[in-house]
Amino acid sequence: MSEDLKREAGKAALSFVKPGMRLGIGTGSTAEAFIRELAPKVKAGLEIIGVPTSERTRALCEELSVPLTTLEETPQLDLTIDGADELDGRLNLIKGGGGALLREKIVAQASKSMIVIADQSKVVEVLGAYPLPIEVNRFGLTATRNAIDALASSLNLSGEITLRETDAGKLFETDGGHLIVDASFGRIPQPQALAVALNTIAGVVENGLFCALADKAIIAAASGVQIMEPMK
Ligand SMILES: O=C[C@H](O)[C@H](O)[C@H](O)COP(=O)(O)O
Repeated sequence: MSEDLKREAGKAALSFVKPGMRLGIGTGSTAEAFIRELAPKVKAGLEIIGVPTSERTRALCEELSVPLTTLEETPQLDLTIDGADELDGRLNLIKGGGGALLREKIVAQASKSMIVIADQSKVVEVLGAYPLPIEVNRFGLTATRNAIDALASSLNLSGEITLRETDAGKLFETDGGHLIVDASFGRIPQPQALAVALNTIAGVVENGLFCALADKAIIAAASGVQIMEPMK
């Protein structure tokens, strides 16, 4: 997505931010564009308090003087604004391309409402072209990968399951100190069923499928910005 489209989506999200709101603040380049739009409004007097969904987001908010709290201090939020790697017409999402899925899901579940910001290229008919991030415990990694594999087969899903590494070739570690495996299933026709089943595997900390969490999506395209609501 071009920087311009990210900025457009971020700017459009601002109209949903009301004075006094407790905001969940997402992670990733689109969420960062939103934070950069939010910061000047805060400087100009908009009173909000944010809970960041990652250390990366925390650092940017601190740099731009966006006031923050923790989910411990503020366990109920009004609105979360976050990006996504893919979304379908029901606003099921794949998230976690940046590794923040666990905190993102905790924050989204603690919010009365969630708005996704993305560009048109992320809207798909069926999720799964984007590899599904699954956060796993280090302990028993091979057993967990085998269990994910077996589960996938039982649901007629197949594809490579790779352990995420950094560009420097080190294991990617999440803010929670866990690892991520990326599952390239290609198509995930029943995201809710897969999300529930994955979380029955003890070594799975959380998966990147966000089902029935987003209320709206702000989709930026060259032709303009559109608001999507979940298809019934
Ligand atoms: O872990 C990262 C998040 O789920 C991001 O919101 C997602 O990867 C989208 O990121 P971006 O806006 O950079 O495409």
